Amino acid sequence: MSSIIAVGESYQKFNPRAYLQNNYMPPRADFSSEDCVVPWKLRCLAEAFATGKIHGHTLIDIGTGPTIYQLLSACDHFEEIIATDYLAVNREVLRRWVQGEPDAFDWSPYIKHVCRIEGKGEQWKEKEKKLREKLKQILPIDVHQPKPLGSELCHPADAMVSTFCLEAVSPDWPSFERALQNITTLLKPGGHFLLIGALEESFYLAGEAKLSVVPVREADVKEALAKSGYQIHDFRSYVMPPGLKIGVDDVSGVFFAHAQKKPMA
Ligand SMILES: C[S@@+](CC[C@H](N)C(=O)[O-])C[C@H]1O[C@@H](n2cnc3c(N)ncnc32)[C@H](O)[C@@H]1O
Ligand SMILES: O=[N+]([O-])c1ccc2c(c1)CN[C@@H](CO)C2
Repeated sequence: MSSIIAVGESYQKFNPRAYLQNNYMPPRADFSSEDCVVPWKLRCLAEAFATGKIHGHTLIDIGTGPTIYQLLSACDHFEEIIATDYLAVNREVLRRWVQGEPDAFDWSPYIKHVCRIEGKGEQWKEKEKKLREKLKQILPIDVHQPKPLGSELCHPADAMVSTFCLEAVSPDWPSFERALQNITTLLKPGGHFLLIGALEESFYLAGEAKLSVVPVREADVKEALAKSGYQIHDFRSYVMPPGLKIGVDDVSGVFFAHAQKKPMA
C-alpha cells in the first residue's frame, strides 16, 4: 500500500495554477477548431446530456480538481452538483470560482463555447450563474478508500462524472480497478457515469509536481467498467495531435465513456 501513500505525497506539490496553464489555456484550449482536444471533450459531454437520459437530483464529480468545464452541460439536468477533491488547495480554487473571486481562473471561453454547441440560445452569464448556484458542496475525497467520502454522502448520487482522475492517482492497474469499485458505491443502481481520462500516459507535470500515471488503453477501461458492473452506452477516443504534445505530459490520447451502473440483480 506504500505506493498509494507515495501518490498522496507527490500530490502535496500539485500546483493548480500550473495545471490549469498546462491543460486549459492555448494551445490545448483552442476553440477555433472542433479538432482540438478541449472542444472534443466538451462535445462528448454535451452530446451525452443532450440524449435526455441523464438527469436527477444530485450529480457527483470525482476528483474535480481546479476545473469546472466538466460540469457545464450537466448543470441543466441536476438540482445539486457535488464537487470533490483530495487536495484542499483545489477545493479552495473551486470555492473562489463559485464565489466569483476576481483572481479566479477565467472559464468564460468554455462557458461561451458550451452555450454555442448546446444551441439553446442560453446566455453564458446565465449558465455561469446556474452552475455557481448548483455547486452546493465541495467535499474531500480519497478514491482509494472503500468509502471515498468517509461518511459524508447520505445517499447515492443519481449520476457521476470523473475526468482525468483514476489513472492519475493509481500507482498500478489493480489500484485503478479498486478505485473504480470504490467510487461506484457512490452511484445509485441505474445511475449514469461519464468518465474521461488519459490514454497511455505515464506522467504529467503540475508546477513542481511530477505525477505518475498508470498507462491505460481503451480495452483496459472497457474491461474495468464491465467488471465494476457497468453497461457501456458510448465509448470514444481522441488521438492527441503532435501540436498538442507540449511536454507537460506524455499522453497519447483521451477517452470518453458513457456508462450506466446495472440495476441491482
Ligand atoms: C489530473 S487532475 C484532474 C482534474 C480535473 N478533473 C480535470 O479534468 O482536469 C487529478 C485530480 O485528482 C486529485 N486526486 C489526487 N489524489 C486523489 C485521491 N486519492 N482521490 C481522489 N482524487 C485525488 C488531484 O488532487 C487532482 O485534482
Ligand atoms: O488534452 N487535454 O485536454 C488534457 C486535459 C487534462 C489532462 C490531460 C490532457 C493529460 N494529463 C492529465 C493528467 O493525467 C490531465
